[in-house]
Amino acid sequence: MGKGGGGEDAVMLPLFETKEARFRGAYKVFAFTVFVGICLIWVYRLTHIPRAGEQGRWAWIVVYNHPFKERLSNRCKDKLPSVDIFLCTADPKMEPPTMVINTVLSVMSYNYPPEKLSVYLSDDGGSDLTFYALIEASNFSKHWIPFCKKFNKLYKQMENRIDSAIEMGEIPKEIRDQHKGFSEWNSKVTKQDHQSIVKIMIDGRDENAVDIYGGQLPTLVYMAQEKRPQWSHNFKAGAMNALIRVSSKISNAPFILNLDCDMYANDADIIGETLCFFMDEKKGHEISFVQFPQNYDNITKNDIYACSISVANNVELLGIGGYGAALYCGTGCLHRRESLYGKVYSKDYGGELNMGVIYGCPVEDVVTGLAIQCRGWKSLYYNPNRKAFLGVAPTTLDVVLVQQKRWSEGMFQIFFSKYCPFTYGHGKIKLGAQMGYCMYLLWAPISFPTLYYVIVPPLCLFHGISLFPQVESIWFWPFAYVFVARNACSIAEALSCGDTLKAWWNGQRIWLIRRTTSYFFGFIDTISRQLGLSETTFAITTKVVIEDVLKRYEEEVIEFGSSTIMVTIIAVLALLHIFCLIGGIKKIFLDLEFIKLDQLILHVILSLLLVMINIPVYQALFIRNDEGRIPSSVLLKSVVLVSLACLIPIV
Ligand SMILES: O=c1ccn([C@@H]2O[C@H](COP(=O)(O)OP(=O)(O)O[C@H]3O[C@H](CO)[C@@H](O)[C@H](O)[C@H]3O)[C@@H](O)[C@H]2O)c(=O)[nH]1
Ligand SMILES: [Mn+2]
Repeated sequence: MGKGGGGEDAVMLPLFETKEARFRGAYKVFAFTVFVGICLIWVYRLTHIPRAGEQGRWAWIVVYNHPFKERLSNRCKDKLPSVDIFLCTADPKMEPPTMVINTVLSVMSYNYPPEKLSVYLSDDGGSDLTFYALIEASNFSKHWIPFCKKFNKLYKQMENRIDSAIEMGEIPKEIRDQHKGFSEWNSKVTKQDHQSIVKIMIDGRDENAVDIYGGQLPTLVYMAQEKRPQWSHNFKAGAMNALIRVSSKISNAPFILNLDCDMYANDADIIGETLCFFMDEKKGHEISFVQFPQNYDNITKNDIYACSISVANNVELLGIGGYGAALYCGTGCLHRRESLYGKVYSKDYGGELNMGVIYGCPVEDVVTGLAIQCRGWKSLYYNPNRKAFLGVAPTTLDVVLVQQKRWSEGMFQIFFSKYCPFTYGHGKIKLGAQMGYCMYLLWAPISFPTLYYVIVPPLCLFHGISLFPQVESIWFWPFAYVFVARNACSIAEALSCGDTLKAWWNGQRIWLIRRTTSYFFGFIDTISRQLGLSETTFAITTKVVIEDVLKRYEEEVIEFGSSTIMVTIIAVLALLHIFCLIGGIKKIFLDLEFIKLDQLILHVILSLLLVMINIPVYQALFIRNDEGRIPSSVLLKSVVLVSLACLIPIV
């Protein structure tokens, strides 16, 4: 296919192309041999000692999408569709209003006809402070949009005004008097209990909505969905649906860009570029949404908390996208409004049943995307070279683990619900896409094989009991092959996606921690919800960092810092590994006098790797004395627990 050029002959050329990635054959060989290896391990397990397994993979059809934006702008200069942008914020303390309005301002200055752009901010915090920040932003945009960043000083002054109001916790009277919108916040309004509030700050339909040079400004709207203590506001899903309803009355654009409040726009041209996918004459009509990867601008070089998820962004999500079923990830997603409306476009769309974002699941995004695909729509994953949006990644272990728990729990819940991809998606999306979904939906139960592997073999080493075949045995090879091939592939993928080797290693540690803590609790909470013992919640990820903590984050030192049950599990497991390794080696060399070395060698290697990966945990337990270390009370508890575990005899 040709280059993205203009000219009249370009009329018939497609607006985007889809290319298959290389190495598909190699992935097939890899997947097949590893599959055989895993089968052999299972055969060994069934014929020798039962239990445990590992997940395999299959050959992806990784595809890359390339839009030709020049063709689009040549073809429909004046006929570009309008676009609504939805931003969600939920708490002025955890999501500072200055950060929120930075995102607002960044999308208001998109390189797209302003009269076709409307920006809606949903505030689940129902806070007049956020409202105030938005007033400031709307005034500021009149100066800022024409000259973008030239007005640094003006920007700093505005930032100071907002920050000092946030610090005082209230808005100065002179500002309050300037805007009648504040009257909504009477003495009865609280975060959990208030009427719905909609304020049009800049009305693009009004001729006077211009910047200081007379240029048209985009529409800007503040919205807080109604909240009452007796019913759930349905978290972000509720906010999104309220935005869909409100915007349908104001701008009703056929396309909706959805962003979290911390995801600022990093490429001013992205809207036009993405519309190529929807407006392609041949294939555009079937596309419901285009999802961008979640990128962050605060990732350190070796990514201690493995938040950059580069392999997921550059391999896995592209692979699922290859089946026409890219996942909706909640932010950085351009939707076709029509596809969000559900089966039938209902006039009575006050009733939330057949429209919009699905309620009752902490990962409302993934389940909504799946439901849209099962209604016959296709979705694309688009990972442009220039990052389209940049957000804030968590900077403490605590926050990472709580976020991961929400995700693993929400996704496992989908697996159990009527939306399970294998049944709900059967015959509607491809088998590869169903399996691709389950790779994420089954995070929670993967905690059990992982817990087994990190507890039982080390304890057996301690007692001199072998669970793995001897080195001379032919059964040794499938174990060795799967282990080496899986890790080699994982390293190759990480390096090819731009990670450092150390980032890969850090990633393995975080995976281990996530699987043994977040996923484990995610599993337990899903089951207890299934039994009706608990309700769905949405723990918001905090986006503020204390200076001290930030410093450690930048130095790539893990922030443990509290005595939560998750940190206790991390400490117990790390101690168990070192106890068992030392105890096991002592047993092999002294008590058994090398007789069992070849039987226990795999145990020794496994425990050694576990100890190596846990080095930062030992440092946090024994060496560090900053605020981020593991508290000594946790150390004490862990020592007692590990000693007990080692004392229990294993037959
Ligand atoms: O009651 C709520 C809770 C959250 N939010 C907003 O939802 C967004 C995501 O919340 P955050 O705490 O940042 O969670 P993350 O784990 O970072 O979010 C990811 O995962 C969520 C699903 O678990 C998706 O909704 C998000 O889009 C996706 O970025 C933020 O803009 C919040 O302001 C609301 O509007 N109302
Ligand atoms: Mn977030």
